[in-house]
Amino acid sequence: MGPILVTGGTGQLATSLANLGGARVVRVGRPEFDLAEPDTIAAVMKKIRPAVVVNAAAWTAVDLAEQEIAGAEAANRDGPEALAKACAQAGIPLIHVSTDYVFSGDAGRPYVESDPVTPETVYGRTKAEGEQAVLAANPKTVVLRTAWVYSAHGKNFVRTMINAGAKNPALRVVGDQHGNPTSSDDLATAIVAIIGRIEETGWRDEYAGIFHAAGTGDATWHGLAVEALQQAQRHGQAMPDVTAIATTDWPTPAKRPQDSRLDSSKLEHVFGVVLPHWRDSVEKTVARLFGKDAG
Ligand SMILES: NC(=O)C1=CN([C@@H]2O[C@H](COP(=O)(O)OP(=O)(O)OC[C@H]3O[C@@H](n4cnc5c(N)ncnc54)[C@H](O)[C@@H]3O)[C@@H](O)[C@H]2O)C=CC1
Repeated sequence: MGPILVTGGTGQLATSLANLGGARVVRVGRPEFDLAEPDTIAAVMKKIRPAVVVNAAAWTAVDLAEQEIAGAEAANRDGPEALAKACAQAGIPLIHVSTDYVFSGDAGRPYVESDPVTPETVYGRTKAEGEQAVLAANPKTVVLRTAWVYSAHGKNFVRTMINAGAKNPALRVVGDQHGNPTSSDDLATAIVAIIGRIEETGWRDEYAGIFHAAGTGDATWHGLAVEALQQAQRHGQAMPDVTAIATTDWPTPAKRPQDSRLDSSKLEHVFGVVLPHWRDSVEKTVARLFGKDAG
């Protein structure tokens, strides 16, 4: 089997894939591989000759994207399209990662893949356009929409809360946005299983398209913070007071969806993959942060 090319450098998902994927994973990042520099895409594809590509690179700075529109479009739409074209030329599958923020969050129920996208931010719009671009460019494309990604490495909400809780006796956290916290290790495990299935059966038409791939169970940011901080308390960190506040009390340049829960059952039907419950994965992640392996 040829290499699994993983884009995204030292990002959360790319790091989890490099840790879990074994010797087959070749991880590339900027400047060697830059989605905003199409020549680098072609050069890396030629050099690595992958059997499959996982695009874990993206412009993920949601608020900054509101100003840096061209950068977000290059990383989230145009670069992925060029990468998908290169995969089509090579005849190989592309697994491309997208986001719950393609939805506005006012459906009042978990979103399914057939729901129309309704992005309300530059990040959400560029990711939604990226999904369509990669699907059109390569018939062997699996788009995985995930959500609220955290890990023991990189920049994420769980680490931010634990660091803030170590310094402050009281925290205020948004309690009226709902979503599915997803461990990047769990998503990486799911991606490895999906690749395994594709290689076992050969490509099937039902693999092409969009799949929701988020952690089981839902939470608010406040609920996720409380769970992470309670786990940190088990490792000796003091528990701060955590007050739930309204979105309106925490204004951000980019509007967040109120309820972007994803229904991930299509992933189970087609690939037999279910991500673990977020509480179990937060427990493991926090244990790892405190230098213990929860297994
Ligand atoms: N972090 C989150 O909460 C969520 C992430 N996602 C999606 O999951 C995927 C993985 O996200 P994370 O690992 O959390 O992100 P991350 O921000 O940890 O990593 C993204 C990586 O992409 C790289 N990158 C940015 N622009 C690039 C460019 N022009 N060319 C090449 N590399 C570039 C960054 O340097 C970084 O290493 C992304 O597609 C993201 O949109 C979806 C929902 C939520």
